[in-house]
Amino acid sequence: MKNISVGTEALDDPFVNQGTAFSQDARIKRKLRGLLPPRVTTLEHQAKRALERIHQAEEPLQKYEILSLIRHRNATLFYYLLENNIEELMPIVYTPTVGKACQEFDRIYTEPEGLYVTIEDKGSVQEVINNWPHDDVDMIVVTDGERILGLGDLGAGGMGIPIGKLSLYTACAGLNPARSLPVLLDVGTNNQGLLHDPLYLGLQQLRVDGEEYYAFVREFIEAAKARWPHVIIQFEDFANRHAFALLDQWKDKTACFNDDIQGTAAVAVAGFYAAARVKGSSLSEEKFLFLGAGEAAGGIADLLVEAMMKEGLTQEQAVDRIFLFDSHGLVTKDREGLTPLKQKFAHEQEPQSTFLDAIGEVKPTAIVGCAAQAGSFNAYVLSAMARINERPIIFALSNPTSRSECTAREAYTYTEGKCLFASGSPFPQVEVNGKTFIPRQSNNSYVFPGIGLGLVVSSPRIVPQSVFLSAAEALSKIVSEDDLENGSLFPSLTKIREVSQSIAAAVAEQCFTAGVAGVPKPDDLSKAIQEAMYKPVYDRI
Ligand SMILES: O=C([O-])CC(=O)C(=O)O
Ligand SMILES: [Mg+2]
Repeated sequence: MKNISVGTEALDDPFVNQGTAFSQDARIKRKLRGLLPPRVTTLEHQAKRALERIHQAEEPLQKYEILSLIRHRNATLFYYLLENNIEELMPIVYTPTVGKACQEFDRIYTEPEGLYVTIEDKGSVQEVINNWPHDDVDMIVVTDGERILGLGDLGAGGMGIPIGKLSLYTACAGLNPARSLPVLLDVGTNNQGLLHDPLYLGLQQLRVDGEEYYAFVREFIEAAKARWPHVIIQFEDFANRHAFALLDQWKDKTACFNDDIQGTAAVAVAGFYAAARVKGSSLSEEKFLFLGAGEAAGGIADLLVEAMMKEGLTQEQAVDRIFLFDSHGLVTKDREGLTPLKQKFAHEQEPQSTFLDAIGEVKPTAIVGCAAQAGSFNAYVLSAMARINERPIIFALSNPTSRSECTAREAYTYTEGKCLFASGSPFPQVEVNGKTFIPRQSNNSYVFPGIGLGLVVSSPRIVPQSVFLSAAEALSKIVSEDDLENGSLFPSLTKIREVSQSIAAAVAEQCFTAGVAGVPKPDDLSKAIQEAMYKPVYDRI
């Protein structure tokens, strides 16, 4: 028999621990007699008790803390809970509550999770990587905490985001949690509050930038790959300038993607496909005005161009259907010093300094909020959209809920129930003029888990851009006529494992077709994907 952990070692390992569900036999073999309450329970029983405690907690952040503790003690129970109660628990483990958890990180921190690599480790990052106790890692989610959701620079508190994302990789797509690694790169923080907070747990210095920053990230990526050559690296919540630059530097060198740019794009484009289905139109007939010109807007705009070209437009025609509005107003050709992204989507247009005037000038069929400015889709904006469109498309994508451009209720109310709406964070259903609408999230959580699974199964050298359009198509196909009838542009989260499998198949297929896969193609890809999925059940010894 292989060596098994015993006593507190077994209880302290979240991938071994079964708590009160350890059988009598296991309690004997693992020398646990006397260390647990007498009754032998089951996973279902433990989940019931845990849910009761979660329901008793009044604040979402308390629920988050209970769930974190469970993840830390008993991974099987945590993933069982999350998988079987995804609609209820996703807003706790993920946006919006995870945003609060990152803001309160220094107050609520108790248990070590993930890996902290700091600028002080420069020159010896490999040693830090080698300290990670698990031999194999398939997927890393890494942030430097500079742009956490729409909340800005939260420094080391940003660790909550890779932890939350990886929890969803497992719950939604079955990535093996023992082979997932959340990483926080601490290069300092420019958040004055944190710099002066005596309780702050990160490096209390200004952020390192420029050459030194990029060299540090390079050292990290090279060290991670030296230990785990096939690891997939997902960049998350970096500031704009770094997000685009890092993706550019690495996308042709290693298997990586940026979820805020590419995942957000895939999910939003899936939502636009669904909206076009309702209207009986195609993407090429829509005209998109973005509020914001950062990672989300840039990623979505680029993917829209690809999608429209697939429908038959030229690149120029596609670009002509997309407009950006940034902090200086409508992005027009005559503006100076535009970034490459803004240059691409700048048009010959009268400059407009308010978003409302930009709507008058551009006459969009869709507005897409990605600037983290709560309330920017106000009653005037929404009713203007309803005046010029029979079915205006309104996507309020900023996170968490406190940064959303409008609420679902506002969107349906001020467009008199006409809009096709989606949001980045969840909103409850809304009744307007006697009709009930079930808004769903245009959140990258619909796609990144499936993309991750497809990549793990095909183990590619690099991630081809084509996987993101495939993911969008796969997701939009799962939206049913009933969903659309209820105003939902996305499927129910209860279908997320099916969604993830289908996205994973599309993504892996692209990697095999593009010739970048690192393993032979399985005869039955769907079966291989299903078999690769982690399931939260207890091992019996
Ligand atoms: O985490 C989320 O909910 C979506 C996301 O990536 C972001 O807003 O940065
Ligand atoms: Mg993000």
